[in-house]
Amino acid sequence: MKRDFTGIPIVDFSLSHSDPPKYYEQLRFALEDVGFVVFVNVPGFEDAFQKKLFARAEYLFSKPQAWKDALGTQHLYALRGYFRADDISGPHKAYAEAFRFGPDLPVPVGEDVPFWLKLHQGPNQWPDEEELPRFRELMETLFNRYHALNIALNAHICHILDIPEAVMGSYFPDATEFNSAIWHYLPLTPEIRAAAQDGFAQGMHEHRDPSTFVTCLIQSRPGLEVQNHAGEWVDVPMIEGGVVCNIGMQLMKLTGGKLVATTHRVNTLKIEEDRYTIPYVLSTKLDKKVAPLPQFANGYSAKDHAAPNPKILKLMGIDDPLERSGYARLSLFPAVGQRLYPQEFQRAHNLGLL
Ligand SMILES: O=C(O)CCC(=O)C(=O)O
Ligand SMILES: [Fe+2]
Repeated sequence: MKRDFTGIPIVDFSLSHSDPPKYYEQLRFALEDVGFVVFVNVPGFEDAFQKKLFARAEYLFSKPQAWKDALGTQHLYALRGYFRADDISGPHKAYAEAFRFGPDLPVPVGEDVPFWLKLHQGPNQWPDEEELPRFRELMETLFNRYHALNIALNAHICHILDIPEAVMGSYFPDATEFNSAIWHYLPLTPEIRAAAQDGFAQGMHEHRDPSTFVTCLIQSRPGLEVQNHAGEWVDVPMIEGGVVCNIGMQLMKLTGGKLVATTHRVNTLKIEEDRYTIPYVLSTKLDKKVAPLPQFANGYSAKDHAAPNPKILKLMGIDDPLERSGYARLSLFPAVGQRLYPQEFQRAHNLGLL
């Protein structure tokens, strides 16, 4: 049985050097039983740097709607650039807008490019340097720092799992690929409060990160909730200068459930003022199938925990890793996915993935 939790562990990243036994004891509980951790003292993620990023994010989203739409996701199948999730009706309406980034790869050409490849590849839509001075430079600095954090954290995870770093390394492409976004969660209004159901107003739907080993995120305010093994929602604390990291379903699968990917959501009922977040994921090889490593394949590691959402289970059951990656992205970004890929979205819906 997984040990349950009523709070998200806060772990001092500098202990990895100064007191490794203490660090690994805390990290083990966070990754095996909770699936989430808030790191403090991560090099490069000082509060002043994060505040600078959030100020730029605020400025970006304060631009006129037409300016933002000119950089909209509708211009590229790769889901890069700006979109809103609050201008639709139905179950995928969410009180948020976002700007998405990914690996800067050329648009794939050809008659029959599959949707998962179109969704993966394309250039980013950077705002004009004069309109948003040094924005790109700042974001690329952040991406480099996130990359360094992921490399360090992957080594720590290998230590916990007692596996060679090369085993984990074999899942990552030679050239670094990543996915990132800046989210702007709109503050609570009386109308949103009136429309809330079961204590929830949708900033982001409940999910487990479907295609990742680890997701890292910086946040300007609280609003993120994690489901514990009793099914209760637990707040992720807002720690200035902190970095939230969580386990994705692919790493859970690789470890036969030893590391747990927990369900989470963004609850607008908790968001009194505009909230900005910047998640980052170091991408694994799109075409590499993930199955439990032999030492975790006996089911012993899985331990009981709150059952995953059936939609996620269906998604993880798709055999072809490439198709799975495409559907994973549609399921994570339903508001824009249904506009860019209506047919595939409908198919995903029929398959019970959405
Ligand atoms: O923005 C947040 O707080 C959560 C983001 C998230 O869960 C994700 O990007 O998968
Ligand atoms: Fe997530």
